[in-house]
Amino acid sequence: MNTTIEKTTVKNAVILISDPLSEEGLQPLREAEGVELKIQTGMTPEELLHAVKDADALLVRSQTQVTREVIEAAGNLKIIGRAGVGVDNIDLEAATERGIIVVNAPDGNTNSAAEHTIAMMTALARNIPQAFLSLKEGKWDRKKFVGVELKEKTLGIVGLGRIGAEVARRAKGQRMSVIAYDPFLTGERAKEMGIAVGTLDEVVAAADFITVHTPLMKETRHLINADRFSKMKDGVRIINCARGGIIDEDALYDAIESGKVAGAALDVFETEPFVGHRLLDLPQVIATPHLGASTIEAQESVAIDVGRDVVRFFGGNPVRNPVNMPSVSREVLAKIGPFFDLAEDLGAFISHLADQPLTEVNIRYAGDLAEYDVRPLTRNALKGILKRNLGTHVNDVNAKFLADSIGIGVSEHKTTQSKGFQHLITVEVKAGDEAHSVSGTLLNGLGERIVKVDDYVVDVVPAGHLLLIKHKDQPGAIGRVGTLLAEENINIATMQVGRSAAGGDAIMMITVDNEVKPEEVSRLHKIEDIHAVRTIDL
Ligand SMILES: NC(=O)c1ccc[n+]([C@@H]2O[C@H](COP(=O)([O-])OP(=O)(O)OC[C@H]3O[C@@H](n4cnc5c(N)ncnc54)[C@H](O)[C@@H]3O)[C@@H](O)[C@H]2O)c1
Ligand SMILES: O=C(O)CC[C@@H](O)C(=O)O
Repeated sequence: MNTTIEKTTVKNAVILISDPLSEEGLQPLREAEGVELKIQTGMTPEELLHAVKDADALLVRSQTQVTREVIEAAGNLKIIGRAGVGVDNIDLEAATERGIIVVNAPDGNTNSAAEHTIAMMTALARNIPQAFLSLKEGKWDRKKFVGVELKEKTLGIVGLGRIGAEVARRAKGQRMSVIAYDPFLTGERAKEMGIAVGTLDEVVAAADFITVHTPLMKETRHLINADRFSKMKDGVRIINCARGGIIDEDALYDAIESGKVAGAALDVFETEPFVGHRLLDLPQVIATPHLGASTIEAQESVAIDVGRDVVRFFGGNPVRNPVNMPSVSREVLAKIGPFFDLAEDLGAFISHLADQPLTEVNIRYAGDLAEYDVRPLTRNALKGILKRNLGTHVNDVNAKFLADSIGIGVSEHKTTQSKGFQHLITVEVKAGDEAHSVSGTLLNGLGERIVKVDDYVVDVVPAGHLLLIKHKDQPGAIGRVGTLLAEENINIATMQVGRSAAGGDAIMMITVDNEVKPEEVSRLHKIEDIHAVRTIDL
């Protein structure tokens, strides 16, 4: 496996690894400069609370429970890496609130989990573990372990994502017919895969074998419960290599005891480690201790994937597999990446224009940008807007959460009509009875320019110390402002005047060499015909 990536400079990041990760997978982290790896596996919750205190990154598999308490104890934590798919062991809400990005490795273990599912289904159909145990006990019992074939049986798949789809492919190779339920599956995709689809009740009623492959969330907890078991065929067999909790274990126990369910193959459990549970006493149950992703290949792959994302993150580069912020493809990132700073600068700029608390933010994307998923740009614009009032802890992970929590409605609009610009971003805000807008573009795809502020057409670089002065559009105002700035020893670097489309008023956008103090702003206010003065420091 190729583990080569560009060397990245990470500034003294402490990376705590609290579950066993593949040594090869840690290579990207070992190769990165400025990283201190702390490998402390098998910690008690109390030990973890202590160990995480100075960690900048925390890397886990499924064992470590990254609770709100852990997140709150980790004052420096910036990124949590999950070497695997399921993030149900991480309090995503707490991480998002604190602006901690969570990344996972969504496809590194797909194949292993699918192979394990097929292995478990086959072992279940043919009683392989039970027969082996009996043989080890010195018995040669062939009658007791007569099984069933997979061929021509119906496999019901609940959750046709990465692993579900791989399982479907393999099951078809076993000449099973496959029926799936997934609320997010399009009919087109199912058709492409040659899979029948149905409602959950239809799928459980049609299947001889049922395998679940959804994430564990509140919507999927006990998705397979007593009511669902009652709708299944007699003698159905159940496989769970996804997450404990998707199947109600008590209901499964009763369904096996009653003879409704002929057997179950379980890799995952409501509480892990799963030892001494009554389900394990049932001869119809076979089980493995959460081994779905436990192959050399999968472990190498997931550790490399999260390791690389952590290196990318500390190198200031976009991560590939974010869980708690929008994830866009590399191709889209290449298109929208150059606009990240512009979006944030437009947000920061407009945050200076409103006096009252913001109630609404609308971000409009025009021209080429309208073709792409621009959610990361919206986050950046929000970050720019919120930073001024909420401080530096605002980042693109928590910007949307913070906006929601203080009651700011956020919307995103796209149009390919861009009024002569190849691409244009407009940030509009509403604050009480005030409404403001600012539009910006990248000239030749390079330099940032603000091209419109409210109703005024301008051409300003959004950087440094800016003075925005609204005044009556008549001779004298510009001269008076220039004179006052000279008296205050404030050097003007650039000056732009824009007229309101409606006429009557104009705007001066002045870039100055140093910050303009409040007393200087009040002097500017007093000048005749000046309506408004804003200082904007970007
Ligand atoms: N046993 C293991 O070691 C192991 C290894 C890898 C993954 N997993 C688990 O397997 C599961 C699937 O992983 P994946 O990589 O295929 O994820 P995925 O995100 O690719 O697929 C999950 C699918 O579930 C569907 N889904 C969501 N809610 C649903 C619902 N209410 N009903 C039906 N379908 C629903 C989604 O639309 C999606 O298609 C996860 O729970 C993951 O944690 C376990
Ligand atoms: O860490 C593991 O081995 C399990 C991972 C697996 O459950 C997952 O969700 O990716």
